[in-house]
Amino acid sequence: MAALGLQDNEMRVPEPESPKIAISKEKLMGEVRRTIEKEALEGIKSLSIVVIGHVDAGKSTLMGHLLYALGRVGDKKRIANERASEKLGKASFSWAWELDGTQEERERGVTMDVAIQSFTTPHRRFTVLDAPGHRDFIPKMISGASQADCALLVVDAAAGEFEAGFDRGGQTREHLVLVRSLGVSQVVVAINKMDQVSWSRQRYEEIMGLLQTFLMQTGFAVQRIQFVPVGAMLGVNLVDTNQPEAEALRKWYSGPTLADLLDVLTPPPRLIESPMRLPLTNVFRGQTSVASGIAVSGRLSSGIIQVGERVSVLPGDETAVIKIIEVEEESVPWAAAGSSVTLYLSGIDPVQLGIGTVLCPPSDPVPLASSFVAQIVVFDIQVPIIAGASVELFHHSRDIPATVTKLLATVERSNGTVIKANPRVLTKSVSAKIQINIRTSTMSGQAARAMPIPLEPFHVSKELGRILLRRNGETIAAGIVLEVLD
Ligand SMILES: Nc1nc2c(ncn2[C@@H]2O[C@H](COP(=O)(O)OP(=O)(O)OP(=O)(O)O)[C@@H](O)[C@H]2O)c(=O)[nH]1
Repeated sequence: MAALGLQDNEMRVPEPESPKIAISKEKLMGEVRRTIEKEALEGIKSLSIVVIGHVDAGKSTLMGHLLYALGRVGDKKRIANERASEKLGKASFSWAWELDGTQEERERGVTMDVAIQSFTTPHRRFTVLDAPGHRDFIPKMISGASQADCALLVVDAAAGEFEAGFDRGGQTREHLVLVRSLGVSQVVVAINKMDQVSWSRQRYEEIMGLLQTFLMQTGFAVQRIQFVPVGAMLGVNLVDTNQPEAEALRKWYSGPTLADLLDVLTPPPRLIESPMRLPLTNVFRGQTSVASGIAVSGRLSSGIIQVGERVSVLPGDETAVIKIIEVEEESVPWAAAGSSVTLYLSGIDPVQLGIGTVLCPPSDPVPLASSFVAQIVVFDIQVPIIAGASVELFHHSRDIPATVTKLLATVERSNGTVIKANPRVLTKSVSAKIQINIRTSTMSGQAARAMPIPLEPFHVSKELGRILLRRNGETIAAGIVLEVLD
């Protein structure tokens, strides 16, 4: 609780309030549909985008400069960032400051948490998740990717630098495999630091060729991959190529800018008719001009919510009442699937809330699982997976210890047909059905009964039905939940 910055008097659970819903669910659904149709007519669509890539590829610089070029960050803020970063001897990171918000990030010049920002292009409204590139922060990146509709991959064009990120063990490769495994199917690749290679067309095409092959092997459809040469630091080809430094690029490139490519990305269907699901990615003490108290945020993966509604908080038996809904820092009466929201809740003890908690309607709860069957694809691993193997299970923004209890069968990846029942081991590249049990250990290291987690089969919820398995800091498999057992 101290971590949440809550005062003593705020730790007491407020009396549950009776929900004060403004309009009936049916009327609200009508209003949501009309709003979405109006937005579609205006041609404006919402998407969330995760920015990925090897450490130091220039992700934060690119986003910082893009936000400025699109008018999202004013000159005053830019100059303040420039001065402050110079003071710390990190002038080259000034653009990244817009996203790398914490003192430690600024001093180290490394992104550690997923920064959330928003910006608009003429036809798209984006929520940006700027994920950390450093290896140690992969779990944060998974959390960012599990909320994303599309990815912006930033690679460093400089000699040797692209290769360092792309070789085995590099994060360019690892991030792409992870985002694809988490359901992201569209990617824009910004080939950055083109100033470092004298805006060479040959280098651009070389990198494009290598990445195109790998992206297709990873499962991205060719029509859902776009490339663009940029110079993030100088702001070249983010929204235009008018900079004097861009002359060499203009000689051979007259294609779309980065903003042009982002402006035509395809938004996913908004599942407003499905039961409401809100997996939480943050819990904090919130403050607005009209209220303060316990606040939570995340992206609504399906359904609609409105102020006054009572929601179930899973895992656990508690419910809470939605006091305030904020979208892009504005208070709104309702929100629908696809929106990133902040909610102020009442009638709930904050200890019941955490990253990975799921809010849903009391009448239609998410099943709680401590054991389930999954179909997985094994990554390029050296040590095979055997029954009894301890793993770290990543589900949405949560990571918990788990055990691969049974290897049920190796299967055909495309249709799940059994190739071999009860295999002894799973080696690299095979697809398999396995049983996974969630594990908690007591102080003495003995396994105890696990706290179940909210999980849904993939055919019910794509977002809550995907998992990743990691072992010793390495991602060993990705998969989907087939069946909740217990
Ligand atoms: N020459 C040149 N340097 C750049 C360019 N873009 C970024 N840089 C530099 O590359 C370094 C890393 O940039 P960041 O934006 O912090 O990289 P990042 O990918 O966000 O790094 P992590 O968040 O730590 O993974 C900084 O020194 C930037 O100034 C560019 O277009 N040209």
